[in-house]
Amino acid sequence: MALSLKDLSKVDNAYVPLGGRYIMALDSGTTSVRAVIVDEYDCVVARASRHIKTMYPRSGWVEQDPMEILASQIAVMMEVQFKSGIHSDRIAAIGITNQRETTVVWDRDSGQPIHNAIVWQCRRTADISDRLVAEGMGETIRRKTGLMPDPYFSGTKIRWILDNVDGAQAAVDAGELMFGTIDTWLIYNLTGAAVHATDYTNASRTMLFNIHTLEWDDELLKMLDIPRSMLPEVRWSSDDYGSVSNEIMTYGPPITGVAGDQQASLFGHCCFTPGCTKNTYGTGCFMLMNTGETCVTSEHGLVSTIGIAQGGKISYALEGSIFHAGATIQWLRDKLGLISSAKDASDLCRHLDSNGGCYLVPAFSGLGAPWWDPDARGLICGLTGASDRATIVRAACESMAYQSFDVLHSMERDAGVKLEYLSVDGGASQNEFIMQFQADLLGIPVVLSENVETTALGAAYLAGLAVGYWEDLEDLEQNRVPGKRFEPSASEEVVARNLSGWHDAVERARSR
Ligand SMILES: Nc1ncnc2c1ncn2[C@@H]1O[C@H](COP(=O)(O)OP(=O)(O)O)[C@@H](O)[C@H]1O
Ligand SMILES: O=P(O)(O)OC[C@H](O)CO
Repeated sequence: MALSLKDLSKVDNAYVPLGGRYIMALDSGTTSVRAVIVDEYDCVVARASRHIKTMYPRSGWVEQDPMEILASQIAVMMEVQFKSGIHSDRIAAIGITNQRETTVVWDRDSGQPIHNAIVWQCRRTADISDRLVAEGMGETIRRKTGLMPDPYFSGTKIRWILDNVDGAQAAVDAGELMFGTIDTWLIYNLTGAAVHATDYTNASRTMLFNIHTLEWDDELLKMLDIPRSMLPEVRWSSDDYGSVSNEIMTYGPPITGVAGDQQASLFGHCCFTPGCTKNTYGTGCFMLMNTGETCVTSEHGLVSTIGIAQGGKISYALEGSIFHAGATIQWLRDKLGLISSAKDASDLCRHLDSNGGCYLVPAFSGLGAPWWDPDARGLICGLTGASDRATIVRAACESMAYQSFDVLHSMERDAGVKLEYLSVDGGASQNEFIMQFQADLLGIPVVLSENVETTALGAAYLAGLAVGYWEDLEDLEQNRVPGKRFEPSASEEVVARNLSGWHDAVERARSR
């Protein structure tokens, strides 16, 4: 039998590109937007990225400019083609993945946003979600959406824009406004305003979508007085989302994959079966466990969400959302000037053999899972005369692992399973100190993704499956290679002391 190109492509030092066709994935994250080109063996052939500016106009408020997100996304799409020499005629399909919940409202005629994007971390709508709780809507929201009333989700953000932008309510009543999360905003503009759509995973984060009937829910829309006319159509994650306009890419490849970034990462990790769990350490930190066809209701502060919407089948997921993970490292850099780059954080942590009793709770805009406390605020405690900048940097890095511990602890109790290992990815997973500390806290191995672009890869998979670039899930699993593994090695006594110090600090952050 003749050897196939597939066999030859696996020979060391002899990369054999196959078929000459590729998938492009766009990953529009909170910290940066990226474009990557991958081949059918998951090899990232080229990548380009741009930092996105975040604005904090008031305490707890977080905004980004939708035009900057769009322009930067298009810029990296062009750059990655230029870098790789792979142009639009060789792109079989495009997948889009995005920071979720972040809300854009724009004018149907001009296409111009009527306000900055309100970012998922923003707490400005806490009073609207408090009102929903006071009106007794909490249980309905939970039952229909899997979420709890919280400013995190898009619904209250839309309401705020309609209430606070001059003329917005009248314009929406006249059918002149459109809403979208970042995926929808990108799709709309990349297709030359031809397609106003989102996918089930992104819709499930709006607090307006019924995750059981898979439809926008009239009762929830009425609760926030949001008209259907402004909402996008909801499609599967592997589906037809139109083609990129020729103005942006000459041969206009089809957009056939769309998913929220945490669900794309779940898919990129090949977490296709119930119990399979991943944790992504990006701007925030998000742990998702696939619960299959069962939508598990959390008793311990997690949300239920649509995890995978592909192949005509929905898999639900339990999710623990942590609002500040890598963002804390950016704060050390930008606001305190303690480090000049995130990489410094890795170097500094190694210089200390313990945290010296110092803890940092990054409740900059309250705490997410499992506490859901919008009033908590950040603190650093346990400082002594011996504390220095390394102490604070280490406390910031450790905080990602402690928060993940709390989420995993809740998840195991909700799902009634004990994890054997945790698959991880995201920018901050490059910090080996954090990964080792995480394995020590959890008492199970932490396994890095071999491919640092797991989220983008998930979007690429979804797009590729839709056009037959990959045949099926088995095809995807075959390419999967686990990366570095961190084994737990700390003593039980040290772990118990650290956790007790952390939980004491969390209590203080919550008892303002
Ligand atoms: N070595 C590191 N140690 C700690 N945090 C890091 C490190 N490298 C990157 N980060 C953090 O990771 C985040 C970027 O990760 P990324 O997955 O690109 O985020 P996003 O998808 O949210 O844009 C930033 O907040 C950054 O501070
Ligand atoms: O920007 P990330 O990667 O931290 O992800 C943001 C989440 O999607 C918010 O829910």
